[in-house]
Amino acid sequence: MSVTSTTSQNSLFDVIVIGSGIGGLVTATQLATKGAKVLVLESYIIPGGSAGYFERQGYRFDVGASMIFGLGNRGTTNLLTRALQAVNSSVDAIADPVQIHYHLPNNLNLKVDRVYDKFLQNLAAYFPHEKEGIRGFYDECWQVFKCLNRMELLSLEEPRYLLRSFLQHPLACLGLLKYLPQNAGDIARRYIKDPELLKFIDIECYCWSVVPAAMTPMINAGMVFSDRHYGGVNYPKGGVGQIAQKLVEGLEKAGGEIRYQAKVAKIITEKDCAVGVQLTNGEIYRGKRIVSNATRWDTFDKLLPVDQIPSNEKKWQQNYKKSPSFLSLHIGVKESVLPQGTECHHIILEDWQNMTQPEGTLFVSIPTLLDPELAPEGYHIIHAFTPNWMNDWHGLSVSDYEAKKEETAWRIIDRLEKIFPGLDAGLDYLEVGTPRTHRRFLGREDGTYGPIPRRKLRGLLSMPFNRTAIKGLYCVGDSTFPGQGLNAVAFSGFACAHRIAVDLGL
Ligand SMILES: NC(=O)c1ccc[n+]([C@@H]2O[C@H](COP(=O)([O-])OP(=O)(O)OC[C@H]3O[C@@H](n4cnc5c(N)ncnc54)[C@H](O)[C@@H]3O)[C@@H](O)[C@H]2O)c1
Ligand SMILES: CC(C)=CCC/C(C)=C/C=C/C(C)=C/C=C/C(C)=C/C=C/C=C(C)/C=C/C=C(C)/C=C/C=C(\C)CCC=C(C)C
Repeated sequence: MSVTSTTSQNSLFDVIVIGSGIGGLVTATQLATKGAKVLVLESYIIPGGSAGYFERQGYRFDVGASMIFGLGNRGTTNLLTRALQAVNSSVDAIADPVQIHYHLPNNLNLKVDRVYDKFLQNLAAYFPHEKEGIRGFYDECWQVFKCLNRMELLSLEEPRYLLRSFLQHPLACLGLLKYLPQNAGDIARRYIKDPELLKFIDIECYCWSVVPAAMTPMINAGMVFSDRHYGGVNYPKGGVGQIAQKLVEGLEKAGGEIRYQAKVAKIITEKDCAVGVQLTNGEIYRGKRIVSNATRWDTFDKLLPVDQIPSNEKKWQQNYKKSPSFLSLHIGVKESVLPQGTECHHIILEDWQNMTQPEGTLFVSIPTLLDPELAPEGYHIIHAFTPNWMNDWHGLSVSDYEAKKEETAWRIIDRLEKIFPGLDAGLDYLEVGTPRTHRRFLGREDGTYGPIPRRKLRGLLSMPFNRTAIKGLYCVGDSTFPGQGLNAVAFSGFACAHRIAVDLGL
């Protein structure tokens, strides 16, 4: 055993964070800069979780997240920028001029321009009879964003913060209270009647919330549909992994510790209070507060006795289910494959009926268009991914698993050929990830992308905050308010750290 780990095991930490996803790292850095003694335990060999990376043959591939919100330089909603600033750090953010290039049924071929009015014009050109409705809906999304972007974003479980926010920004708070129980689809239907345009609003939501507009919380829609034109979508130079790496550097400078290949097997409780964790190798660490950045399913079904799941967690599981995982193709291609003027992010859907089906919506990200240094000279990265369920990958022999991967990958490459003719001939590298890959490397049950409502719920009202029914145990990340997205889990990190800092009297 190393000297560091013996020392760590004998110390009492203020806070132990299980997992170094962006949610966990924001919590850890915020607390370390407030003077807390923090230990992060990560099961993998590098930090970042879904916002991590891997390198093969001169390519640096992003594991998951690739369309990054929250790296803007103004307002209060740029939470990734703020989390980095808190540890005196930053990343070079490369502005993406187009959030998404949609390739949709009935030749709906549309670019979401960074400039708001240009986007509205592009959309109204397809639906001139709905020009007013389009502006009405997206302008209402801005109302949500303006409320959020005015105030400091901290723990909604801290009454003094709520009171202070209300006294400083009464109208913004009332605005947020109004939108908290609402979903984007209901608001869209007040302005828009054309069924095809409503389908477009569905995919606008689906491509980040993994549910249609009727089930997508309006607060989140307000964030995404406005911030893409305000702070914008920005790509961190050097790859998405830079964000986690810089947070770790900042954590260590602030006196915090991180250990890799440290998989937590169990959260230790004494008298119904979380007091420590035990790793798979038997090592025990004790802390005054324990934070789990694993999903709530992994936390309550695996790290704690399954027969003692608190009733509010059972209720949450009745309201939310695991979204599908993804089938991901990490591709290296010759630059000649990409037509002049290709955008970084694409959504491809041939038939509206298939939007929510496995392998229906195809997501494409080409980060080398913004940062060419992620691939060898003359080559690009194409990351193509599409929803896929773990059930389809269970119980296969090694050879059947490989054969199914290959067959699925070629179906996707055939679809990509329609916008990138010559892709097959220009292939230089191909690696396929399945739901099993996501489960293995991210430690997420069934490789899920995050929680989705089982039925239509009232906006964000049923999403739990950071505290749990177990004293001393907090959750952070995408199964915590306000849900998935790097900027969303960064919010959950700020909120979690704020609540713990108050609880510890820091
Ligand atoms: N997966 C994707 O394809 C994808 C794509 C786009 C965006 N995203 C977003 O990425 C965000 C995820 O952020 P997050 O902070 O919630 O979590 P995360 O899943 O990124 O990070 C969790 C971390 O905890 C570690 N971990 C899990 N169990 C552990 C254990 N028992 N012991 C030690 N370490 C353990 C994992 O290795 C991982 O590094 C979400 O918002 C998601 O929507 C994901
Ligand atoms: C005072 C009183 C009484 C009251 C008051 C009330 C209040 C204050 C309230 C508040 C609230 C709050 C703060 C809230 C917050 C929220 C937030 C922050 C939110 C956020 C969100 C975000 C999001 C959602 C994001 C997302 C994103 C994503 C998910 C993305 C993804 C992406 C993908 C997947 C993609 C891809 C694509 C391609 C490639 C094409």
